[in-house]
Amino acid sequence: MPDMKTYTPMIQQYLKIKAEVPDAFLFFRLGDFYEMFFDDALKASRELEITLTARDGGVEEKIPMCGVPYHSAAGYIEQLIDKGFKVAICEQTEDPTHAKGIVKREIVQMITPGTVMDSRSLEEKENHYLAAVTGFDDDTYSMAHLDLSTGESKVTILSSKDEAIHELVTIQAREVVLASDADESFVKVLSDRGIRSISYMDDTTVESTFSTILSELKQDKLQLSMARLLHYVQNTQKRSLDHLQQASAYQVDAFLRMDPNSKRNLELTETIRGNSKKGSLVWLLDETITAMGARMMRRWIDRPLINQKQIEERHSIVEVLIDRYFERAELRERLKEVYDLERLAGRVAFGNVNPRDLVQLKKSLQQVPAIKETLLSMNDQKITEDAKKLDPCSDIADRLEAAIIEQAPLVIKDGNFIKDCFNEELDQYRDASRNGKKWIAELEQKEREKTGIRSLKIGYNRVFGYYIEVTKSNLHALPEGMYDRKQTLTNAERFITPELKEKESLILQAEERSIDLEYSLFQGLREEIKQEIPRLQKLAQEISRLDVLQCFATISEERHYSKPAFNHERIIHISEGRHPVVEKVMDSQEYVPNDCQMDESCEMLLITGPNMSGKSTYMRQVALTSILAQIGCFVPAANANLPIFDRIFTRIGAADDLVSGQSTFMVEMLEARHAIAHATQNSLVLFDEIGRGTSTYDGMALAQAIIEYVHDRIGAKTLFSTHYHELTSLDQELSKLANVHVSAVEQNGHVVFLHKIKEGPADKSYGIHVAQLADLPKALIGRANEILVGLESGYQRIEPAVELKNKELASTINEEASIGQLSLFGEELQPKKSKKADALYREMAKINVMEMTPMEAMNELYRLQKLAKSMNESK
Ligand SMILES: Nc1ncnc2c1ncn2[C@@H]1O[C@H](COP(=O)(O)OP(=O)(O)OP(=O)(O)O)[C@@H](O)[C@H]1O
Repeated sequence: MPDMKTYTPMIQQYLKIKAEVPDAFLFFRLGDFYEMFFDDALKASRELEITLTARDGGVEEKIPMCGVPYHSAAGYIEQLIDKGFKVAICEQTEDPTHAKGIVKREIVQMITPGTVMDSRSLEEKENHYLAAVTGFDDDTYSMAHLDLSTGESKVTILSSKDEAIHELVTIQAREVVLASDADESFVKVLSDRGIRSISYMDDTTVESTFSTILSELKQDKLQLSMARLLHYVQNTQKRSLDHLQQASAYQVDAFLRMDPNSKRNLELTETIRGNSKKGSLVWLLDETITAMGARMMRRWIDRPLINQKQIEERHSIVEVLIDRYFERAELRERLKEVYDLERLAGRVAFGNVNPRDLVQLKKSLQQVPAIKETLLSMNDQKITEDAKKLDPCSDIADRLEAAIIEQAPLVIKDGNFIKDCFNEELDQYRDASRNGKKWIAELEQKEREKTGIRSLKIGYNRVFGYYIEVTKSNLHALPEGMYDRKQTLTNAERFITPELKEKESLILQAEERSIDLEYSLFQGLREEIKQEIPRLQKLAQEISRLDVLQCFATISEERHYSKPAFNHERIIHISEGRHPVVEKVMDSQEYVPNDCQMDESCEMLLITGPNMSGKSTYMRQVALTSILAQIGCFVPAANANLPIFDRIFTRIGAADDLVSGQSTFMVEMLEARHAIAHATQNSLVLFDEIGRGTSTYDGMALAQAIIEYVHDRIGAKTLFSTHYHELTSLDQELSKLANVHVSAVEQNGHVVFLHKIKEGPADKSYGIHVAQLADLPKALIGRANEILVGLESGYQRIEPAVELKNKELASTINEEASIGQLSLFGEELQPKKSKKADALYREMAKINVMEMTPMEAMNELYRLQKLAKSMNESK
């Protein structure tokens, strides 16, 4: 880097400011543009696809530069933030006309993925959380998070690094603030989990300005992370933290807990394939009307309740709302008129509220009395209690009604949004301006009469102000010297008179003053409302809750859900249960409902059945039913009596797990370990085909060991699906394990899936039937049947401890003397009994056709053929 002094003063200023924000794009204001230089310019031109130029900067080589117009900067900033970058806005902070030398510039705001407030970058139905984490010597962590756009702030203590990461993923933190000496592996894991925007802040002093926000936090550990977060917000936003709610502490185990993988497996917020919202539980439940309701519902799904009273309270309101169809319809209509109160309040405090926002705020508040009335008309004790608590904030609504016109503009600076009669002084200015304009209109008339020129008119432009215009053809009628000539146009002459100029200055002064006054009246109003933000936030919470509950009622009614009951005997009794999303996607008529019966004598269901028969769907439906029940919704079943689960674990193999690589198997084992380490008697565990990621005997041995461990030592309610038919005999030894299977029948040579859960193990020969239906060669099917018979009659070779890989196998074979003709299904193979043949035979015997999909069988055949060919070639 050349010596600083060789740069021009402006570039020196740029470099000095840029040094403050090495990890952000510096938008450096120059006239009507934000410019970027050096590396920022190179990177931004790529990311934003804008032209890269260069300018002289005092050094030999030109400096790379690119820029975006000030007026369209928001769109570019949004693009960068969406990509996880940060942007520092650097403005001129002194009037250039008063500047000596280079104009002063400062960073006025940092925009980061976690602090973005521009409504275009905020997804309506999602919270945007910024989080801060602090690690302690005892390996505990505290985590604070807040949503700047709504003011919600929370903090918790987590007992391990894993938990901290789970929590950050759960809240989908957009940005995480850490101490600068934070563990690098922590950052790496976050990045692997998709949280790439990391910032650093070491200051954790509890400042007096934080006292209200921190007042509820009694533990130092909690305060520390929240203070770190607040310092970061203060540093980047450089403005008030007034709208942040009092931070509340929460405990993760006060809710039903699910780790991020389990949630993903259950497709709560997005599908596994395609990561789309469509097909997820949130998509099914998306009947909230307000954006804040939608956000609250997502939070509820993330944290189902475990407190029976609270759950039942929600159910009883849902029940009343279902019954009261017309009132609910009325409620839904009213809610349509309620805007995003939470974010409107956020904007008031943040200072970026506009007149139209205030009209929306007013309209929203004006709905509250009618909402209240509708609720009261339901004549339900609990709903009446809740309704009475609703504060319509009428004083704020009235004040806004009196102040702001209905068709208010988006911008403040042009005025004309405060109503007449709101402020006397403003009325006077407006009178002056209106009278002045009237006077001018009258003057025009008078002058026309005086001169007899009918086309004479009085016009206005910004440069000359008011003028009298006479067309050239009429000039002869104008007495010489009557007006002062000001401007000559092609067809007309423009004149002024002292009287006109006098009026003009009165009008302009009045207009200017009224715009200034409107601005300050607006500021005043904003300040007034700012004082009321806690009331608005409370109202927003109550309305959001109501919205979610009406959404539950609407879905439950439409989809014929029933109210679940709870028991403390750890009994699962679901009759005619359905998978809520699969049912919605397919025609409901086609969905086959299934029961699930588990009590103290049955802790574990071992589920068998052919591929595609519906094992995973069944397991997921049990978990989703419990989640729906515990968030307060009714459930997709004719009847359900459930325990309240403390945790749900799911290990459900995704489709791509079929490629059984080491790492996938490792993930499977890690997830199993996680479940085993944390599940309690009150948990629900779903294990879908555990063990299929490794060789058959390994897999089966592990599956059995896991079943025994969970059965004997944990006692969690467990659904375990498997293709290892051998495991079905475990019911002889494990008293609390029961076999069920998903039934299928063969009709005219086709397997027909009935999707019906039945007692007992599945008929084991479906695998070969399915392979047959997939038109695998007859010889192969015949051979598979032979092997099957062999296996069934107890003929099993002891497998080598380490699976022989193709390559090793081929090389063993190649080293050997020749094996005449190798035919996979022919006669020669068995009698020759050479080592090579033996190895190949072992490979084939290992194939468990029963547990293969047709595709896997094809792949296996392909592999064996390749092997055989390679042996031929090497002869
Ligand atoms: N109860 C049901 N009623 C109607 N269709 C169902 C039912 N259960 C599952 N299905 C249908 O069957 C398909 C396969 O279900 P699922 O993936 O649960 O099978 P699986 O037995 O777990 O298969 P695999 O063993 O290959 O993983 C589902 O996508 C769904 O379309």
